[in-house]
Amino acid sequence: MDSPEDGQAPPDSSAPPSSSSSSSGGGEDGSSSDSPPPPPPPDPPTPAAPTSISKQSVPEIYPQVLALPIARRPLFPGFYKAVVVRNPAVVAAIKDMMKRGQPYLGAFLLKDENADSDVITDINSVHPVGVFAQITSVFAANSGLGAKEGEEEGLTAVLYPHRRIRITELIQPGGLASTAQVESIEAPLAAEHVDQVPTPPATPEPGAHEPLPQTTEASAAIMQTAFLQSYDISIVRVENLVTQPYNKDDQYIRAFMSEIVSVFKDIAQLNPLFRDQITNFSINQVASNVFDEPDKLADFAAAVSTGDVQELQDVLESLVVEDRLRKALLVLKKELINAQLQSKLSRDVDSKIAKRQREYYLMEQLKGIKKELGMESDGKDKMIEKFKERAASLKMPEAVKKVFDEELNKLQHLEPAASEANVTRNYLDWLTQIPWGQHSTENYSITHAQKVLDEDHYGLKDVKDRILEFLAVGKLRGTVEGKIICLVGPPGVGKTSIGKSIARALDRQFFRFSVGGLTDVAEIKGHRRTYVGALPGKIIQALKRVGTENPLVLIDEVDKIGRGHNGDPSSALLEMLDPEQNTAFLDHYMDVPVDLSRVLFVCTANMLDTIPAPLLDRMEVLEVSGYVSEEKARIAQQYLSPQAKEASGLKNADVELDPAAIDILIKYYCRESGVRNLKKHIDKIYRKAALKLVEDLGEDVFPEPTGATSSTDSGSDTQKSVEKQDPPPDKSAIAETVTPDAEHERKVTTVERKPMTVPDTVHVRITPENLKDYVGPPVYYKDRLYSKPPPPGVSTGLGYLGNGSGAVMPIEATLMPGKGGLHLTGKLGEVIRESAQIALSWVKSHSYGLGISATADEQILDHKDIHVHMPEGSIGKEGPSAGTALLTAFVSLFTKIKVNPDIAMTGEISLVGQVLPVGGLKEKILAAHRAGIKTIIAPEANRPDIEENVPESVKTGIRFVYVEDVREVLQEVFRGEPSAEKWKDTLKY
Ligand SMILES: Nc1ncnc2c1ncn2[C@@H]1O[C@H](COP(=O)(O)OP(=O)(O)OP(=O)(O)O)[C@@H](O)[C@H]1O
Repeated sequence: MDSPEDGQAPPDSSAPPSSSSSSSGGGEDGSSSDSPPPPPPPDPPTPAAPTSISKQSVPEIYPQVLALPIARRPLFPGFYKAVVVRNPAVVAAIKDMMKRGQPYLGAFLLKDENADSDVITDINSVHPVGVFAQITSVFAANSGLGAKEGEEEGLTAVLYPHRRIRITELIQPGGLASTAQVESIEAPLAAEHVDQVPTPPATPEPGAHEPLPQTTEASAAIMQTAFLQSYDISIVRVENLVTQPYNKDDQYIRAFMSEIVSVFKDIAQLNPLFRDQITNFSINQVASNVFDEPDKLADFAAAVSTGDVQELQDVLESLVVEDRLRKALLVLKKELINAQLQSKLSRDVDSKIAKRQREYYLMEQLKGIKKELGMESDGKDKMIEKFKERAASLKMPEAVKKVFDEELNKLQHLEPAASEANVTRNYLDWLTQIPWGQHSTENYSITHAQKVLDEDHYGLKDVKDRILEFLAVGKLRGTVEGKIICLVGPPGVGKTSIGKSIARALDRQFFRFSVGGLTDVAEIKGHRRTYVGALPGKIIQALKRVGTENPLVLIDEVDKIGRGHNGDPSSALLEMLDPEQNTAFLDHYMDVPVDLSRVLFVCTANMLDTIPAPLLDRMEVLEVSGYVSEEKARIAQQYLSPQAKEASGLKNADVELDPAAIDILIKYYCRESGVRNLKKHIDKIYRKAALKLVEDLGEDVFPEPTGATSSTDSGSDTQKSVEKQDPPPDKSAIAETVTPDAEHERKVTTVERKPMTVPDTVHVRITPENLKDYVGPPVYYKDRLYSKPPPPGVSTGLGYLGNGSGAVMPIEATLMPGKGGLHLTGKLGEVIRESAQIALSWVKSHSYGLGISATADEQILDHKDIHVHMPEGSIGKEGPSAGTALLTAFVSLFTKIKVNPDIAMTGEISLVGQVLPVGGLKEKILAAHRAGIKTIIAPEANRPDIEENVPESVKTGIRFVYVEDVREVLQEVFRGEPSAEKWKDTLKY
């Protein structure tokens, strides 16, 4: 729009009105019966102005005028409006009009909002009701009012509408539709513009027309504008429209007026721009009339609002004041609704911004307060600094470094209170605590290793030798990478502790975790970071804990790893252990590859059967078998007893556990293959001894170590404040105590304790006689289940228990009246029941040969039932290895020949009497050895196993008989029995 933007008064119309006291500033003629005379025309421009109009009165009758179409909104009497005219003919005509002192035209609103023309070619293109306006000033449109370069020379005319008129006839339509624009600008409401409304001169200027009688006046007026016909412009014939007379005091009119004023006020409150306009207007005298004159007020309301064009035109067209007021009120109300909406929107936006700003300021203040109080010195920066420092001390691989930088950058841009910041912080904490590139120097010294292993464990020669071999290879290769050791054996034989010893021998850090019953893959592979409370898996935790990349990680109970619902923990374990894969182990939480190849993995298991095959495949299995009684005694004397003595604070005391008492412990208290139970008993003995000692001597002998805990009281021999520089005594305990001082402040003092020196006068001996006082009555009363030779029907089997240890198992069979049934008790499994069936069937089928029945067809169990029981009924038994023992028990039962309890046997049998190989022989032999068995009958197929794998120490004192058939078993068991001699012939195939 190239018209003046704010309707500023044109430069040549700045003169104030000569008289502003007129009661109807710019009103229409005949507007009201009691209204003052019509408004005066504006002052003529100063003579210096390039275009000017001469001062004159506004003619009442002016029937023929130049018709100027106006775009977008109608003009209202009393309110200035600047228009831009570009049509050259119209421009020339206006200039001529000004020159001739006839600066009047009719302004009519174009019906089409988008139309743009300076001439009317069709009477229907404009609203017939418009205004009769005086051109108060003109100036070149291109001269400083925003006209663009190259545009057609135009003219800006400031119009002051005087009254309402209606077109009665288009007497000269404009030529071709002009391309020129007519831009209309709302007349400014500023006071000065209104001020420019000139007052009519008191007397007509010399040369001015005297009022003429109506017709004469009209024809004279037509004559006056005849010169316009030479221009290619639109000329219309018009008639004046007169507002119908009204009574100012009419209550409707007053009500409308006060309502309009109140709406004005409301809008002014909401819209500051509007308020400024009203204020400017109000200080003007003319304006005060506006609020007095109902017709003027209606026009004012319409002129200042941005209402609908048609509604505004309606206001213009209404000649009944009440009607005009109503329409103006409608327009104004819409303006109010607009303003209210605008204000609400702006308030909403404001409140949002204000809330955010408030939070920001409060946070800043909080930070400031915390800083002042020393509670937090910009924690985020400190933390970021800490992470950077940590990362700098590590040798992160490139890929990890990249992730670290990204996460750190993310943390920098997050609000510390945001939950994501917490996740990122934790992640960075983990990432910078993995010992990237940090490792301890390894010790491959064989002598050192030998020393360490012997220091910690008695015996276990095979295991120790294998470990030394392993170290020798490591020494030559410079690394022990790619090896997984698996220690297999019964409970309490030292698998875990030997793992610890290996770490000590190699000078590696040690970390242990158990996978027994583990079903959650996340324990090994970690949780994904998105979980609440997510953590990395065990191995990452291990690396963090030990702080080196090459620790020894002991994984306990690999044979008891569970099966997960989602994901298989054993395959996750494989991924972790497998040297082929673990160079880039991917933990779900860390999400960066971690090299585990430098970790030495040692696993422990009770048995190999349940270890997942792919895992077992990659392991180097070292069997750690149970101990025989002599070994147990040595371990107790050389290791367990001294350790327990020291642990009970009796290192320097004369307390002795007699070797004979240890033997009793082993024989009657702890018969299992490991030494854990024995260790427990020995620990118990020393603890009891300590209590006895303290009780006997009286507590006064031992000063209370924590009696005076204040740091000021350091006189006591037995305690020293840490402030003292003396090195702490060997293995002294560090105690933390709390002493309330005078001001009731909590004061923490750390004191050291020295082991007590037990007076020489005290001697404690634990002998077989007083052993009961320390460990209670024996668990086993007899050496064997049967102290005297058992009755016929009892044999001795050898079993292998689920925990990896062996046991001597007697089998009892009896006959009772019945119908030939077989009853089995002793918590026996399916396989063992079948073995009993097979054994019985074989005996039945060979009853004649065995001499049990007189004829081959005789029923041996005609009116009898057999009951088989295996004592220690609470322990479940399973497996086929009791076959030979069951068969022996049946033969003994039927032949009534007793079985020597010094003979134990193991072996699966087939229906035709073959003896098949069994497992767990080493542990079974160990159990037999402990039970004092003299002869073991084992399957021939197991011979190589026994001869090669079972240590000599375990086999000493036992005669082994290897058999392939049950007949050989019977020959051995019943050797020397006259009837058995016959079986050589009678039991042939
Ligand atoms: N040969 C030994 N010499 C000295 N002490 C031993 C020996 N064997 C076992 N011990 C001790 O016996 C205790 C139990 O051993 P450990 O816990 O290592 O058994 P384990 O074989 O790992 O048992 P589990 O299969 O139940 O885990 C330990 O205190 C250990 O020091």
